[in-house]
Amino acid sequence: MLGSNQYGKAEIRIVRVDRRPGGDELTDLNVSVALRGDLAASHLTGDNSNVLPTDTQKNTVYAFARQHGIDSIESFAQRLAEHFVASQESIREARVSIEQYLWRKVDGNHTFERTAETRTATVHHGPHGTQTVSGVRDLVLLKTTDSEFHGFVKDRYTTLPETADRILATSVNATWRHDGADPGAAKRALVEAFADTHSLALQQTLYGMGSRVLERCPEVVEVKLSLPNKHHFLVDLTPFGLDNPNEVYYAADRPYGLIEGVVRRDGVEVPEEVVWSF
Ligand SMILES: O=c1[nH]c(=O)c2[nH]c(=O)[nH]c2[nH]1
Repeated sequence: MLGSNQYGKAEIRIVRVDRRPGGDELTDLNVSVALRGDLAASHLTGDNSNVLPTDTQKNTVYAFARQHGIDSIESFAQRLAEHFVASQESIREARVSIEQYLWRKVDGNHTFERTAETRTATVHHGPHGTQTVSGVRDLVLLKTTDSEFHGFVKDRYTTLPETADRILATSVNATWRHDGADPGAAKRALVEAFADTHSLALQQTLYGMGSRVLERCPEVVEVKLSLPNKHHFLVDLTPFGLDNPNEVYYAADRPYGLIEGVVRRDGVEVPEEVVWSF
C-alpha cells in the first residue's frame, strides 16, 4: 500500500531586483515546495484530478515575488504555504523551504559581492497552524586561540596530544524554531558566543552558542546546531630544525569531528518536528 507521500517543485531559483532611487536591492533565493493532502489517487491510478502541477507551483512563486515582493524569506514562505492550502481543497499541508544567498553591495549602487553563508527558512502550514524554522548554513568561524581540549579518554589507540591552546574553527549549520517573526539577532548571537566563549571543547561552545540565541531572542524556543570541527594541526617542523610556537598549521578538510546538539528553552512545549523526510 501507499505510505506517506508528498510532492512539489524543488529548487526554484529566483532573483528579484528592487530598483530604488538610492540603489538596487538584490534577493537571491532557492525555493522548494512540498505539498501533502488527498493525493493518493495520482500515485495509485494516475488520476490527477487533485494534482496542482509542480509547474504551476513554480509559476506561483514567481508571480508572488512580483505581486507581493519579498520582505523576508520567512514571510514569503508563509504567504506561499498558506496560499497552497487555502486555494486547493485537496492540499492539507504545505512546506515551503527557502535558501537565501546573501549579496553585499560594493561600490556604486548596483554591484554586489556574494557572501559565503546561506540563510534558510522553512514554514510548515497545516491543520495545526503554522510553524517556522529559520537558520544559517556554511557560516565559517575561526578563532586563533581561547580554545583548549584536554582531559579526554585515552585508550591504546589514542595519539591526540592534550592542548591548552589551539585553533578552533567550524562551519555553523544552525536552525532555530520560533513564532514566525524573523529573529535577525540569532545569527549575531551565534557568532558572538563562538567568539567570547573560552572553549574547553566544541561541545561546550555549541551549548554556549545555542544558549546565547535563547537569551537574546525570546521568540526562539529551540536551536539545533551541527558543527563540523575544522581541525588545524600544528605542523611538526623539528625535522627541519625549526620550532613551531603555534604559528604554522595544516588545515585538514577531512575527516572532521561533527558535534551536534539541540538547546531547548526550559519549560516550553516543543511541537513535533515539521520537516518531512523520506
Ligand atoms: O572540541 C573537541 N571535541 C571533541 O570531541 C574532540 N575530539 C577530538 O579528537 N578533538 C576534539 N575537539
